[in-house]
Parts: sequence; C-alpha cells; structure tokens
Amino acid sequence: MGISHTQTGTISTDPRSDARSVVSASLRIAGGKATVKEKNMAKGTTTIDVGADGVALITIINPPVNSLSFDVLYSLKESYDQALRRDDVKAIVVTGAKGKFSGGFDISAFGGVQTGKVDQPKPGYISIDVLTDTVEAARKPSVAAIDGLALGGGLEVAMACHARISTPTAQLGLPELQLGIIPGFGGTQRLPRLVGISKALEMMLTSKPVKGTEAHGLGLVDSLVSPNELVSSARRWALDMVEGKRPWVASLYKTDKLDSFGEAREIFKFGRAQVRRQAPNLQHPLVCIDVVETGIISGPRAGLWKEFESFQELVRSDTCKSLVHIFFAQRGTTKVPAVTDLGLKPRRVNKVAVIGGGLMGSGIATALVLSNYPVILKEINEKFLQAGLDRVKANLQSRVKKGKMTQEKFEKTFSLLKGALDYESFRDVDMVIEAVIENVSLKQQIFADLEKYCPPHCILASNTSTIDLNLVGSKTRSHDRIIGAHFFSPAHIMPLLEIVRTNKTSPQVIVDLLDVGKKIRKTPVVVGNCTGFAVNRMFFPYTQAALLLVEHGTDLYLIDKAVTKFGMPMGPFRLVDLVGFGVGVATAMQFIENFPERTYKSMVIPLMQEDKRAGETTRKGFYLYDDKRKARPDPEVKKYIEKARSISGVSVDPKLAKLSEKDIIEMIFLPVVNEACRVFAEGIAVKAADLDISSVMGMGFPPYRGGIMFWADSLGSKYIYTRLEEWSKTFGGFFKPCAFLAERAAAGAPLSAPVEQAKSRM
Ligand SMILES: C[C@H](O)CC(=O)SCCNC(=O)CCNC(=O)[C@H](O)C(C)(C)COP(=O)(O)OP(=O)(O)OC[C@H]1O[C@@H](n2cnc3c(N)ncnc32)[C@H](O)[C@@H]1OP(=O)(O)O
Repeated sequence: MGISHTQTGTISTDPRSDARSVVSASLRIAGGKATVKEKNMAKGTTTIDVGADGVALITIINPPVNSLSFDVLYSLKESYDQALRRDDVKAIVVTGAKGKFSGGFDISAFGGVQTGKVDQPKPGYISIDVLTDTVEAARKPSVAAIDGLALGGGLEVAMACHARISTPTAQLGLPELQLGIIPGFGGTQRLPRLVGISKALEMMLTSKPVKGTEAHGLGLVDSLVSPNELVSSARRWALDMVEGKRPWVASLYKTDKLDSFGEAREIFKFGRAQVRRQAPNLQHPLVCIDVVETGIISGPRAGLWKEFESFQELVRSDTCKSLVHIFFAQRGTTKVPAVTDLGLKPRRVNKVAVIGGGLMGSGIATALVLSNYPVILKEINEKFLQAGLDRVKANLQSRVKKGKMTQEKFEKTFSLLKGALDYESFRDVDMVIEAVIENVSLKQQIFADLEKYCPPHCILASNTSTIDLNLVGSKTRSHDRIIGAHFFSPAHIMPLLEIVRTNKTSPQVIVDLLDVGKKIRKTPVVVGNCTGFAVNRMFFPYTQAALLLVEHGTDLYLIDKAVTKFGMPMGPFRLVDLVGFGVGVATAMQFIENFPERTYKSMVIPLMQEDKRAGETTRKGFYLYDDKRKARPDPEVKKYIEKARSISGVSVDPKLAKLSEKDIIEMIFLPVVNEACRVFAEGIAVKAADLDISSVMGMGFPPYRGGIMFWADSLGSKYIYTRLEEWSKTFGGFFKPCAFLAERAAAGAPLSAPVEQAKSRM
C-alpha cells in the first residue's frame, strides 16, 4: 500500500501507489463539515457531513445509480478514515444520494479490469482492508440507510455496516451472477450469515433482489421506515448502538443463521445439482457455491480470500465479457441516432386500441393493461370479441393462480379493458396496434379506416411480423405516424419489442413507442422496414439450415440435441413443432418470394402436412407429444425425409451423416450470422449490439455467448467466411457469404464494427 499526501496536505493511504494521476478525491474540512471535492473528472465520490449529534453522514454520489467506481470506493475509504479519526464523530450512517443507496460496482469499469488498463488496488483491498478491517472492525458503529436500491457491491457495503435500515420498497440483492461473476466485496460470506445459506444461495443463483419488507423478514434489514424518516432513524439507531441500547453486529462473524455442517453439505449438494441441470454450460454458479462453502468450512476470512481469487478469474472469463456486453447492449437499444438525440419528449399515451383479439392481440392487450393502460379491444363480431376478452382474462388469471397478482388487482386490471365492434370509441385513442392475420388488403383497409376515425396525433402501429409497412399504409396519407410494433408470442411474456420504422415514420412517433415499450417492460429494438425485419430474417436460415442438414443425412434429433446443448431453449425442429407448420410455411413463402437465391427448398414439412402432421397442436410433428406436451422422437419421420430426398434429388452426404456437434452448430448458426450481417449492412439494424439483443430476446440465443454478432466475432470474420464459402461450393447459394462478410474477412475486421457508409433504409 502506498502512502501519499493529497494536495490539501491530508495524509491518505492510497492502495494504488502511483495511480492517483487519474483522479484525486481530496478532503476539505470546513467548520465541522467536510466535503469531498472532485478533481480531474472523478467518476463519482462520497461526501461526509458531521451533524451536531455526532453522527457522520457519508453519502455515495455517482449518478444515475450511485455505482461504486474505484473513485467512489477510494473516496468512501477516505471519508471513513476521516470519520474514524475525528473526535466529534461518534457513529456513522452510510447512504446514497437521491433515494438510491447503490446499484453496485461500476460495471463500465469491468472492461478496464479485463484489459489491465485500470490500476487495480492491491489484492483484497476493498473487501478486506476497506469493508472488513475499516468499516466492520471500526470502533464506531455504522448503519446503512437504504432507499431505492442496494444491489451487488452496494448491498455488500451495507452488509459490512453494523445495522441496516431500509424503506419497504427498496430492492436489495446480489445480482452479480447475471454478469458472469460472483459477489466480490464479501457478499458470499455475509449474506449466508445474515439470511441463512439456503436463502443466500437462492438470492445469488437467481440474481433476484428482495424488497425491503421481505429483507426485514429475512433478517437482512433491521428496521423498516418511510423514505422521509430514513436518515433520521438511521442516525438514532447508530447513537443507540453507541449507548449499548441496540446490538452492534459484525455480520461476518454471525453464526446463528448458519446450518449445521451436515445440513449445509446437503444444501450445497442440492444447489450444485440444480445448477448442473439448469445451466450446464456455466461455471460461475458452481464457483459461487464453492466460495460460500469455503467460508462455512474454513471460516469467513478464508472465504473472503477465496472470493477475491475467484472473482479475479471470473471477471476475465468469456462468460463475463459476454454478459456485460449484453447488459450494456440492452440499455443501448433505446439510444437511436437521429431519433433519441433530438431532444424530443415522449408524448403521453392515455388510451390504446388493439385490433384483433387472437393470440397476439390478446397478448398485447394483456401487456398493456398490466402496465395500467386503458385498452379497447376491437373484433369483427361478438363471438370473436368475447373470445379475445376471455383470452386476456385467462392471461391475467394465470398470474393470480401463480400468486403474482391478487384477486383485487386482477379485477382492477381487467376493468381497464373494453370491447368494441366498431371504430366509434377510437376517437380519443392515442395509439392503435393492429394485430390481425397477415393479409395485406385487410391491413390496408384497417389503416384507411383508422385514418378516418382516430385523432390526427394517434400513432398507427401494426404488429405484422413480415409485411412491408409501406404497403400496409399505402391507402392512407398518414405515413409519418405508421410504425411497426412487432411483439413476440406470447406477447405479455416475451421481452422483445421490434419497433419497425419506415423512411417516413417521424422520430416523435418512434420516441413515443420507445416510451410505451419501456412502460410495458419490453426491451425495444428499433429496426428498419424489410421482409422479416431483424429477428425473423435471422430465424429463417436457422430452420433452413437444419432442413438442409437433415436432407443430407444428419440425424434430426442429434441436431436438436447439439443446438440445445449450445444453449438455445430448443432445437430448430422442436421449435417448428411449437410454432406450427402452418405458420412456418407461411413465413417461408415470404422468404422464398423475397430472397429466392438463398432459400433452401425442402419438401419435408409439406409432405408431413399432407399426412395431417402440423406440429405440437396435432400432437405430431417432428416429435410425438403426450398429454403433458412431452416430446419424444418419432421413427416414422424418417420416411418423410427419404421421400423429400427423392423429390429434390438430394443424396446422403457421408460427411454430413457423421457431423460433430461443433460442425452442426457452425452449419446451423453461421448462416444465421451471414443473414445478421446482411441486416446490419443494409442498415436494418443500426448497431451490431441491437442484433445481439434481438437474437437473445427474440430467438433465445444464449446471453452468455453475447448474442449472435458478439459470438461471431469470437470465431472471427475470416474463419466464418472460409467455412461458408467452402459449404456454398458443395451445397449452393444458401451458404454463400454475403458481400459484407467477404469485405470484413478480407480486411480481418470484426463483424460488429460500425458500418460507416451503410446504405441506410431508415
Ligand atoms: C464486486 C461486486 O460484487 C460486483 C458488483 O457489484 S457488479 C454490479 C452488481 N449490480 C448490478 O448487477 C445491478 C445492475 N443494474 C441494474 O440491474 C439496473 O440498472 C438497476 C436496477 C440498477 C436500475 O434499473 P433502471 O432503473 O431500469 O435503469 P437502467 O436503465 O438499467 O440503468 C440506468 C443507467 O445506469 C447504468 N447502470 C446501472 N447499474 C450500473 C452499474 N452497476 N454500473 C454502472 N452503470 C450502471 C445503466 O447502464 C444505465 O446507463 P445509461 O442510462 O447510460 O444507459
């Protein structure tokens, strides 16, 4: 540890030795008050304010979520050193500015840690020197005053304090595992000692926070108070500790919540089995269990060291890099150049109309009422309308059954929905989402009617998954307010919303829909107008490649197995069964029409359809289904494949009949990468990261591989190009690498680098 003098002459212990050139948070003491002053663009800080009661209030300040950057952490240590040194300080309260305790360690610093570009403190400095040996071991008590959120490192700071006071609605959790790491500031040791091993493992392995009220019941929080009483209650609590009226607890050494060794062993065994079953490709959940176990067996200090070493290793893993990429990519989807940077404010959407009460329309209506939007559901007759209303009711009731909604809330939510058979009630709606069948002339008629009945500001959205929006709006003069709102089925559950803009859609309308998307808790991705938009364009080669392989001799069940092992929720054949052959064929027709040069025409599905196989709904598709929807392979399918082969004149290729899992994955996913490159090059997606999110949330691509483009870059453009080129020579145009891929490969450039002069369609 280096010792240096700050510019004001205060002695500070600096763990970074010479690393102070980046920032210096120096302490200025003025009349009993001390503030930490930022210099040289410090990334956040803490302030310390000593009151007449002898309580030092340390406030974490780093908007928007008070994340713990290294600057904040060093400043926290300096504030603590000051509070512990000063005679007028008896106790300490730690809190976060503007109603947020802390969102945890600064995730944007991970990149610097991974590349070694950031000077890191000496090993164990934050978790042992600062939180354990300074905060927890202090001779003055600390109380954490928690509002808003205490996540990851934020909760770890709070757990190092001797008590925690929280608001009932604050969110407390250790969500590090969702980033491919484990808690690194003592969380793996303190949480089990505060809430018990089982609950602590559950909280870490699921990454789900608990609310203040639950945290109180668990013993993670000592008292609940309203936000305006928070700091005063925490001060009083801290002084009570000084006077011996309240227990002064060091969480690290608590044992009353710990199970016996025998019981603990069982919990770890159960946890490991669950992780292996649910996340077979991930190592870090198992590492988390190992670290907790070390603390239980060898004591918490040994646990802290093991935590530190494991954290350092995991933070550099591909899984962590991929998940951190997904974290920022997800937040980046709402930053659309020349749209969200124009200073436009979203207009208030008070009332929405949904046209069509089928599966999609009712799902969309459900998502809207769940976020308190009054909705009109329009159908063409009483029977269909009732069926649509019933579907929404069933969606909501299923939440009641699962304990996610009270009966009272159900009634209130359902009352937001009104049925309609004509457009009279559309005169005061702010947004319409059309969700009828994929029929161009029907949609054209609907949009012409909407123009007549809806107010001129009303957003006119279509949920079409493939049809060109210019065509949909061709009988109107409202092109600037026509937009695509492509939901994924089931619409009230799936997280992605593809927002499709034409070259005439106004930025204001896009901003409005982005806002609605956020309010209904979707991740919106703004894409350009084309057949299939981003997600379906990427999905198409996925099933096509699978059919090509099967016709050339690869075992279909082996394909599904390899793809599931890779991390997709299901293989391409199980997916086609789920979606239904009817929908699959209709979508395929759109692609054959628009991209004939790269469509692989297989007869397997049409032949199966002739035999009344249509997928899961008929209990027969590529699999056979029992009453519980459990799928089992069907040897009969072979005969359709053989027939399809003879029709198309394809013969079994001995190499493809014996493909390794690695080759299966590449032959299925490299064509998807190829299509993603086209979508990117055409400007349909503005950023490669948007395709990563689209693939993760729309296709189920494993987030721990970072999304389709991020994963592709881990293989390299040259490698992908060479493989596709080689296959295209044998199997034709379906595999032919696109010009963008060829260019990137020739330049040795990553696929996700921005397209400078992309011919934007937007
Ligand atoms: C050593 C330690 O154990 C390691 C750690 O602590 S790792 C970090 C653990 N913490 C987390 O995983 C929490 C991550 N953050 C979240 O889950 C959510 O952002 C949240 C619940 C805090 C807030 O959600 P919400 O209100 O919807 O806002 P959201 O859009 O997500 O975030 C707001 C901004 O804060 C940023 N942000 C959130 N948490 C951050 C963090 N921990 N570090 C850096 N930036 C963060 C987001 O990137 C976003 O930035 P932008 O406005 O430039 O896009």
